[in-house]
Order: sequence, then C-alpha cells, then structure tokens
Amino acid sequence: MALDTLLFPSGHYYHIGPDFELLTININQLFISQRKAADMMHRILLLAVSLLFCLSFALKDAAARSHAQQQKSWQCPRRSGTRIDESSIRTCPLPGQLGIVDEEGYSDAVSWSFSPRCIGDRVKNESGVPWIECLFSDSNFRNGHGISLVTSPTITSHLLGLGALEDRPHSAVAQEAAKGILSYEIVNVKGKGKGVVAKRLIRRGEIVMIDIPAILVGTGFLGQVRPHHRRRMVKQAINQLPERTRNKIYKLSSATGEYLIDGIFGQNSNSVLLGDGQIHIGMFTEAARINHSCRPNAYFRFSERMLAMEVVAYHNIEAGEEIEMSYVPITETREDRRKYLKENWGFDCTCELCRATDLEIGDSESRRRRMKELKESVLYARKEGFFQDAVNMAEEWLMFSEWERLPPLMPEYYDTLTELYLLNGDIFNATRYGRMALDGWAKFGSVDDEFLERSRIGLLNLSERSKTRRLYSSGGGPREKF
Ligand SMILES: C[S@@+](CC[C@H](N)C(=O)[O-])C[C@H]1O[C@@H](n2cnc3c(N)ncnc32)[C@H](O)[C@@H]1O
Repeated sequence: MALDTLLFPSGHYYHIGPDFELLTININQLFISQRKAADMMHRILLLAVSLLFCLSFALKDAAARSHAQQQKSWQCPRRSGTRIDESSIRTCPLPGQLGIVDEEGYSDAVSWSFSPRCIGDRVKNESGVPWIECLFSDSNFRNGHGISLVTSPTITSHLLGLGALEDRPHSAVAQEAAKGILSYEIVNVKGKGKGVVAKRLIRRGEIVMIDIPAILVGTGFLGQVRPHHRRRMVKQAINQLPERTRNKIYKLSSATGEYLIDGIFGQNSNSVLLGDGQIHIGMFTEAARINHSCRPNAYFRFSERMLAMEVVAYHNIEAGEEIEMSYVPITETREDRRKYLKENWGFDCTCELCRATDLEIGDSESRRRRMKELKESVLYARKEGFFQDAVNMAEEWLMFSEWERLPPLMPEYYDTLTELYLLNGDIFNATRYGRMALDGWAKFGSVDDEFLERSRIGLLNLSERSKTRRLYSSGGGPREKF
C-alpha cells in the first residue's frame, strides 16, 4: 500500500491506496498558463476566425443537442478471438489492464452512446505509443446519470477492465447511507454563493455524500491541445450527457472570463488519478458545491474501481453547520494559503483561520509546521528502513493532528500503522492495528468494499505469519525475518 500520502490527510491531496486517490487542483491555473503561452499571432488569427467559430459552434451545439436527444447506442464491432487493428482499438478499447487486453474481453463488444471521437497524431512517444485522446460517452452510466471520458484509449481500456463503467451496486454501507435521510442540503451561504449544509448530526467517519463524475478529462489531453480544441471537446463531452446532468453542470457557479466552459470547468473540478497515476480532472456536480475552509470538516476519497467520490466527515458535524473541504494543503502557511486561493480560485479567504488574529493563528501555524516536518520524517525513516522511528513519529503526528482538530480517519491511520509495525517486524502490534483497521472499515465502510476486503486479507496473512513464527520458535527453528 502506498504510504507516502496515506498517513496524512491534508484535504488537498489524500491518497489512501492504489485505487483511491484525492488531489484537488484548480485547473484555472492550467488555463492561465496556456493563455500566457499563446503567441500574438495566434491571438490575431483567433480573432479573425472567431466569427466563423461562433457560427459553427452554434450550429454544432444545436446539432449535438438534437443528437443527444435522438442518439442511439453505438456498438463496437464484436470480435471473437481475431486480432484487433490499431485504428479500431483506438475507438473501441477493450477491457484490459492498462491497455493489455484480456483474451476473454475480445468477445465483449462495448457500446457507447455516441460514436467515439478521437484526436491525436501518429507521432509516437519514447515508448512507441502514439498520442491519441478520445471522447467516450455513456448516457446510461449509473442509472442515467451519464459520463463522458476524454482520455486515452489505454486508460479507457483499463477502466473497462476494472469494471468501472458497469452498473455495479455500491457497498452495503454506502447503500445504507444512501437509504437514510439525505444528510445535507445545498443552500445559499453568505459571501460564498451556494454551499452544502448539514441537515442532521453527521458523525465522524460517516459518508456525507457520494458523487459520480459527469466528465473526466485527462491532463494529457488538456496539456496538449490548443485552448479552442479543448473547449470544443469539453463542450461536446457535456452536450453528450443526459439532459438532467447537463443542466446541473450549466447551473454551477462560474468564474468570470471570456469563456463560459472554462469558467465552469475551472471552478468546479477535482483531480483524481486513473490508471498508473495519470491526473484527470473530474466534474462532480454535487460535490462542486462544497466551499473551502482552512480547517475543513470533510475530505473526499475517490474510488477508480467504482468511479465514485465519497465525501467523509473528519469529525462530528452539527445540523446547520456548513460542510467544507480544504482547497489547499493544510500544512501551507496562512499567507501561502490565502495567496493560492486568491490567485487560483479568485476569492479572499475569510474562513475562521484566515480571520484569526496572529496570536490565535500562532499555535495553529506551528502545529501545522510540525505536522509537515513529521510527515517528511516518517517518509524518510520508512525509506531508509528506520521503522521504529517511523512508528514513533507517526504516533506523534497523530497527537498534533488531534490538537489541530484535523485528525485522520481511523481506518486509514490504522492501516498505516499496521504497515509500519509489520515492516518493523512487530507482528503483535501490526495485528492489533490491523484488527482496528478492519473494525473501522466495517463500521464506516466506503463506497468501495475493496478496503474492507484488503484489511481482512491482510489480517489473515498476519495471523498465518504469527502461527509460522510460533511454530519456528517452539521448535527452535530459525527465526523468521521480516
Ligand atoms: C467549487 S465552488 C464551491 C461552490 C460555490 N460556492 C457555488 O456557489 O457553487 C468554488 C467557488 O466557491 C467560492 N468559495 C468557495 N469557498 C469559499 C470561501 N471560503 N469564501 C468565499 N468564497 C468561497 C469561490 O467563488 C470559489 O471559486
């Protein structure tokens, strides 16, 4: 399990294993740098053809909308056992793991709601793979919520291989959570536009919200294409969604700027990792209503396998309290946080910590500095094999995070401690924490059952090791090395 970002929830970047990843970034920054990079000539040219574009966009928009209403499912050709040529695998990626197609998958014809649209060139990168990005839309995804992916066929193949696009039910805990009274409502919040407010007491560790992406766009695509191509593709991705989801997107708050699409997309996206860690920008229409706080009471996890994000409560949230996440790494200083929010999100931070006096903020700043140092030291100690030091510092980190009212969620923290104790050869404590992790996952659960399952398997392995160890030590055999 990847430890580097597992231990320390920051609200900004939170990685809890290979399938779950959280990273919030604001892609306005990407748009800004792209704009700066555009040369004068290009601007003049753009101006000259803008009228033509407007006209063609309007026509294409209308066509896409009517297409969206009349569209019929687009079926990839069924192939059984035959070799697939390069061009059809682009538009018809088959279920596989990072592009390695499973033989059995050959007969599974994938159907998309629209004919996939690909852009790219025949230029191959160092590994001989041509750069191609396609738009794939599935209007039936999750009971008609719909999804549009703008990504490489390799990533799409990987998602199909994981079964991420299938309509699998969420875990029992998540279903239970969904059955209960919705724990939040979206309302106007003074000075912030809309926001999400708790309707009842939400307990620490509880899943507050489950949201699925309406669109996911790879930064491979965003970084390569010219802004007008990007806008066109994103617009088509939105227009190919079912009407209800499309309308939700167009109602989201938008940054002021020349282009509505950039304004919406830039202001309402979270980044998630897909495949072998490739950053994708996802638009989650419900979670996009969550405002920022430097002392958040919630954070999110993303499950690639379930293609779902879950917002989880850091600690108890009272009815009427606003649910907030941090848009910035919490260990940044107040000045840096403010600057980042202003430059990237365009608002002056007025949260509790941003308003506090220097005296009040002093303790908080030093605790956060210490948390940052401890995080780096744990990672270093782990890398260098000083596992006992890593355990001690992880325990100290927990103390500081509790003081700062930003404790980790316990199952994740226990998983981390299990791993560190195991690396240190301390099976007794590894088992103790492994049990606590399993209890935690069973109690709070996740949209994805895999965590619970991993904990269970981990604990079984630990118990096997412990038995072997006892056998060896009672028989006087060699001691097992961990
Ligand atoms: C992802 S949206 C959050 C939902 C948004 N308030 C809405 O009305 O849909 C991000 C935008 O909300 C506003 N926002 C978020 N947190 C804020 C805060 N702490 N103070 C003021 N505005 C905030 C900013 O305009 C920011 O660019």
